Amino acid sequence: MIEVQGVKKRFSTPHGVVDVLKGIDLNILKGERVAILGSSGAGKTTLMHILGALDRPNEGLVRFEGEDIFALRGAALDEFRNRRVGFVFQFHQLLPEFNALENVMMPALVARCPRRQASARAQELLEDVGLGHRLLHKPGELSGGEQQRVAIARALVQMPRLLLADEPTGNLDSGTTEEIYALLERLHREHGLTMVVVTHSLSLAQRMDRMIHMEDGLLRLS
Ligand SMILES: Nc1ncnc2c1ncn2[C@@H]1O[C@H](COP(=O)(O)OP(=O)(O)OP(=O)(O)O)[C@@H](O)[C@H]1O
Repeated sequence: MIEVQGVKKRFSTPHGVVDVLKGIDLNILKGERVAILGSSGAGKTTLMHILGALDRPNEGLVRFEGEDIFALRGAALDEFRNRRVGFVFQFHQLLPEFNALENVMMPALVARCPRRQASARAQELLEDVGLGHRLLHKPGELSGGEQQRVAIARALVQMPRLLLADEPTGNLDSGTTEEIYALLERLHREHGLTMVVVTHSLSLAQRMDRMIHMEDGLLRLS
């Protein structure tokens, strides 16, 4: 489903050039769940951004279902990000002034989905993640685990085929972390989603189909 070949990424800073990804090769199969482990600064978030076309590599190729995603431009690239990939981040990046339902609807509204249809789909997803009783709550009125479930519902509203989760439980306690992983596992089973999850937890990573270790901008496959 995803082929990454020779991906390199460097950032120029006032203190010099930083080589963050030094030649990444990776194939991810449709429906596979891949965990990425690695120490802080190894380049995990940078790789996730490139997989979701939020950032471009300096060299190399990323194909999604055979299509070179960095050959896409303008509206086609926006559509790729909006429809084909769902993102969940550690700090859920919900919009604080909007309620749970509105936050989940947002990607659909951006894609010009009719409001009633977006709302129905958002409500269904919120019910599915166990938040049917919190539709009108704003993020500040929800617990950390509830906010993360809203973020997961939002990531799925456009029915993407790939879910990218960057430390989705990094700031949650162990009971809530367990709930979120159980939810991700169920969504994988029910929707056949392909998932790439960055985690610091070996025990969580072991629940995925495959673990990849990242070290200093390179992958160590295991
Ligand atoms: N926009 C940027 N400009 C300059 N350097 C950057 C930029 N983004 C990331 N870096 C550097 O790239 C390296 C890798 O960052 P990245 O966030 O990908 O690591 P990570 O493995 O996700 O780390 P963590 O587990 O701490 O989140 C870091 O040393 C970071 O300082």
